[in-house]
Parts: sequence; C-alpha cells; structure tokens
Amino acid sequence: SEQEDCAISPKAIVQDACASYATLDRLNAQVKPALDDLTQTTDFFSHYRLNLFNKACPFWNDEGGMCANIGCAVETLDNEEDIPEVWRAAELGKLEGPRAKHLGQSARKRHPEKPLLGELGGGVSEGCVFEYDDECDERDYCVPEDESAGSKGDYVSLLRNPERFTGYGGMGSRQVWDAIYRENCFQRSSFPHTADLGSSSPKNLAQQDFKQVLDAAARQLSNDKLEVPSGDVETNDECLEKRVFYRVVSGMHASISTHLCWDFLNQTTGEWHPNLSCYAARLHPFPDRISNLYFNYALLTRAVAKLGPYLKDYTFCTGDEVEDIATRNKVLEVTDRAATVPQIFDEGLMFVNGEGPSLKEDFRNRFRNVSRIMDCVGCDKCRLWGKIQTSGYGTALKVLFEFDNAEDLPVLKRTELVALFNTHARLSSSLNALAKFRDMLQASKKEQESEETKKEPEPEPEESKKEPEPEESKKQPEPEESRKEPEPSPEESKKEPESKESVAATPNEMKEEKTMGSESTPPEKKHQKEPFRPQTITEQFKHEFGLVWDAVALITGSWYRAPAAFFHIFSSETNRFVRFWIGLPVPDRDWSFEWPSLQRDEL
Ligand SMILES: Cc1cc2nc3c(=O)[nH]c(=O)nc-3n(C[C@H](O)[C@H](O)[C@H](O)COP(=O)(O)OP(=O)(O)OC[C@H]3O[C@@H](n4cnc5c(N)ncnc54)[C@H](O)[C@@H]3O)c2cc1C
Repeated sequence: SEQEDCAISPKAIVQDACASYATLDRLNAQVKPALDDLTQTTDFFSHYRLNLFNKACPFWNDEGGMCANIGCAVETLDNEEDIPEVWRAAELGKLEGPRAKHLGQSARKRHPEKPLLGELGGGVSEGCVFEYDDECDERDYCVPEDESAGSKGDYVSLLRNPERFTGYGGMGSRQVWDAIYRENCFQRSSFPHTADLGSSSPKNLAQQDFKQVLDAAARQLSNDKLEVPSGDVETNDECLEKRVFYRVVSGMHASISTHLCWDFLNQTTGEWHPNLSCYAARLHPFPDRISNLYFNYALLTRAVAKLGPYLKDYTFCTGDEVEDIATRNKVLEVTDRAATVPQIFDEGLMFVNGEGPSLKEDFRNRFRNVSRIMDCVGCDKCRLWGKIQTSGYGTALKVLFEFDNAEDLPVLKRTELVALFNTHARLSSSLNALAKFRDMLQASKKEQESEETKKEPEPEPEESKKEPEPEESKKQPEPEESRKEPEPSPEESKKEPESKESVAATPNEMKEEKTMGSESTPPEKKHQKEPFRPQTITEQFKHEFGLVWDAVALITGSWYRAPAAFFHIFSSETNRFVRFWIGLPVPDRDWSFEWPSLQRDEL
C-alpha cells in the first residue's frame, strides 16, 4: 500500500520519499529496457577489462586475513561437503567464460584486426572490446587498472558472470565491508577553513554546502512538488561529507544484497530463485539502505544524462563501423531517456563553497581507497562486480564533479564508460527487483492473513481466546485429565483393563503394576489364605523338614500303590472291552487320574 511504501523513507533525501521513489521508479521503467539492451547486446558494454588476479590486497595480509584464502570465504552452509561441487561457494565465485589477455598497444599494431587474437570467441567484435587508452588521469576517482601490476589485465564477459549469489560471506566479506565503511571518516585537514568541525556554526560552510546538496536533491527528487523541511538534516557530525560518501557506499552494498537475494541459489536443491526471506532480513527492515540505493540511482542517472551530448561523437568500435553505430544508438537511447527528469541531482551545489577543493580531494582519495580495498575481496565474481561498481561510481563522480564543459569529457576511458553504464544497469535492476520483492512480501502477508482467518475456530470463551491451545488440541479436544497425562496405548488397555486409579498413574507405575500382576500370584489365588511364613530358624527348619517329609511320603506311597493301581486299570479295562465285544452293557470307568491332595507349589 501507499502507506507501507512510505515506510522506506526515513532519513532519506526527502521527507516524503514516496513521491521521489515513485518518480525514480517511473523513470526506471522507461530507462531499464534501453539499458538492458545496451549492456546485454553490445560487445563494447558486455566485456570488461580488469586486473583481477595480479593485485595483492594492500590493506592486510592475505594469508592471515582473507582474499584468495578459501578459509576466509566462510560458506553459507555448515558443511559444504554434502552438496555437489558446482553449488559450493568456491565454484560459484569462480569466473566463467572465455578470457582474453590485454597485450598492450604493440600487440594491436601487430594484429590490428584481431588485437585479442580471437580469445573471446569468433562472435565477438574485438574492435569494440579492446581498450586503446590505458593512461591514468589524475582526476580519476578509481584506481587505474594498470597502475601497479605488470599485467595489463584480462577481458571478461559480464554476461557469462552475472552478479548474483555466490556464497561469499563470513569474516572475509565482513572485513572488506568494515574497511570500506571506515573510509567514510573524513579528515579534519580536509577542512582548513573550518576550525570547529563539530559545531553547527553558520560559518561552517562545508556543512552548509552539504546541507544544500541534500535539500536540493530533495527538491529535485520530489519533482519540486513537495515541501521539504529544511531544519531536519543532521549535519553536525565530525565527518562532514560522510553522508554523501556513506550514501554511495551503502547504496552499492544494498544493491549487491538485492542482487544476491534476487538471484539466489538454494544450495541443497540447486535452484536459482528470488529469496523473499533474504530480502525480508537484509533490506526491508532498513529503509535507509533502500533510500541510499535510490540516491545512487539518481546520481548515476544524472551522470549518464550529462554524458549524452558528448557520446554522440564517441568511437566505440574501431574497425567495425556497423557495430560502432549500433552501439552509439543504444547508448544515446539510454542517455536520452535518463535525461527526461531534468536536474535529478544538482552536483553544482557540491564542493563549491569554501571547503570545496580540499573536500573534493579527500573525497577522491577515499574513493580510490575503496577501489583498492576491492582487491581484498576473496571471491572472483564478487571482486569483478565490486570493482566495476566502484569504478562506475568513481566515473559518475568524475563526470559530475570534474567536468564542467564538453571539452573535458574525451578523457574518459573505455573501462570507465563500461563501468558507468553497467553500474547504472545494476541499480536499475535493483530498483526493479525491490519493487517485485515489495509486492511478493505484500502478497505473502495477505496469504498468511487469509490462512489465519480460515483456521480461526468458532468463537470460544474469553479465557481460551487469551491462551490459544496448540493446533492439535484445538482439532481434538480432550478431557482435562487425559491431556495432562498420557494414556496407555489401545493394545495395552485391551490386555490389562485398569482401574480408574491406574489410569491416573504415570506410565511407569502402570507398567510396573502390570508386570507384577501378570508374573506373581495368579488372579484366582489372590483371595486365598496367606501361606505360612516361618519366623525363627527352628520354625523354618521344621517347616522345610515337613515339606521334604511330605514329598518323600507322597513319592514312596505313589510307587507303593502303583503296581496295584496299574493291575486294577488293566483288569477293569479288559472287562469293559470283553463286555463290549460280546454285546453286554459296558460299565463306567471306576478309575481316573487325579493330582495328589498335596499342592505342588507347597513342595
Ligand atoms: C565488494 C563485495 C562484493 C560482493 N559481492 C557479492 C556477490 O556478488 N554475491 C554474493 O553472494 N555475495 C557478495 N558479497 C558478499 C555479501 O555482500 C555479504 O557480505 C555476504 O552475503 C554476507 O552477508 P551478511 O549478512 O554477513 O552481511 P553483509 O552484507 O556482509 O553486511 C555486513 C554488515 O554491514 C551492515 N550493512 C549491510 N548492508 C548495509 C547497507 N546497505 N548499508 C549500510 N550498512 C549495511 C550491516 O550491519 C551488516 O551486518 C560481496 C561482498 C563484498 C565485500
């Protein structure tokens, strides 16, 4: 809802950010198709040259800290050994697709037609990819790729290496982000005209300057339709320009998070899909981060729009005129569309008052440092996109703050242009993904609500409403007593019908009782007289002797009577058989088997 969207606005550029977000979303809907077309279908913008592997992390020891050290790239799963190798962080972070070495100007002279020796594949127009000018300019906000290493870097395909989930995380990435945010603090020496940085004195021109930027951005983003309160921007921080710098870095961080949530890999199923809970955890609760992302979009849009007139004459592809024209047309489509919201960000208000030049210098140095920190990123793909985006923001700042007239512009290098437009495209797809995530979250909330209403039981007494029962007991209400104590299983109940008392007993007690009942006294003997229990040794001796005597008497008596008993049985049965055989009436048996009167257990 409108109200819900407004929740992503606090501390943002504008007081009521809904209007500005909506303006930027509308602009993005226009620009995105052209931007996607440019970055995905032209050889110039879909290949990037950088020195990915030959630069050591200049800020901490690679071995102990991280970087290429796999141990630092803590995996997202506790035990990655259980999943197929292709879904593991180490694999996901690797660069894919063909790579071509930059062999320098001499190689180009030797093979003007194929300066990359066909290494990127037959379908790629090398004249659009090869970089002719690798000189560094002192106005750069980025670190030139050939600055420190002997290697001139590699060309890689950005289409083959999309920015998405890689599993890179843990201490490694945390250390990099921390280092980047630490660059945020500007030095006092950057403000020679202002002794007291902490004060909000009206003499603090840089502070006013900064505030002006924010106010102006507010006005422009809201398309001059909203009244923006002027007194609510907190500017008495020690590091004055930090908000703009922080905004750029935080917006970049938010954009990376958006992409990894949007293009997320479930490492157990191997499916790529938007991960709503990732968005709900990393972005939705942080309106300031989303606001910074929109801020960056405005900044990049302004830079791209400003470049438009200059790019009309830019040569994108040497030796391939058709591709050159097609690329230029696509670029101009983007810059024209980006320019449809005039003065989206007024860079003219930054760095102009008293502190201007020194602040600008500090700003630039910090940005160069962020660029160097990217060499400490321990996952190739993340490093690739980290470097492109740092370079993209650096180029945007260069375009906005260094170039006042069109003659200055030709200094831009191919790498910078590719980085600028690809960073713009990243932000564009982030805005798009965020809008979809917002819708998904809304839909999932609605679904949850409707499920809860469906499940809601018939009106219950006040008391049970206060403390809802677990689902199970709601479905099958049971008597209070049986809910407290588990009942024996149906089989057990069948075997041993228990009294009411035993039902209330604990299962163990019941088991004990059953065991005793079945193995000791049989039920029919329960009511017999208690057997004699001797108290003294003499009594016990007499009792035992009596039992032995009885047993001996029983056995000898039986043996004594046995021959006569067997003779009687034999003659009686013979007589019955003869009478039966000659047809006379047969008398009943006069004998039977009987237990002796003495009980066996008494022996
Ligand atoms: C340069 C770089 C590029 C990366 N690229 C990728 C990639 O392409 N794919 C991938 O899967 N992973 C990438 N990562 C890793 C990813 O950014 C996270 O670091 C990782 O997913 C771990 O996330 P986390 O939850 O620990 O928080 P992190 O994103 O590492 O954040 C660390 C802390 O910074 C703060 N923070 C987070 N977001 C913001 C914000 N927008 N503004 C201000 N503060 C914030 C929070 O306090 C958070 O706890 C990259 C990391 C770096 C440094």
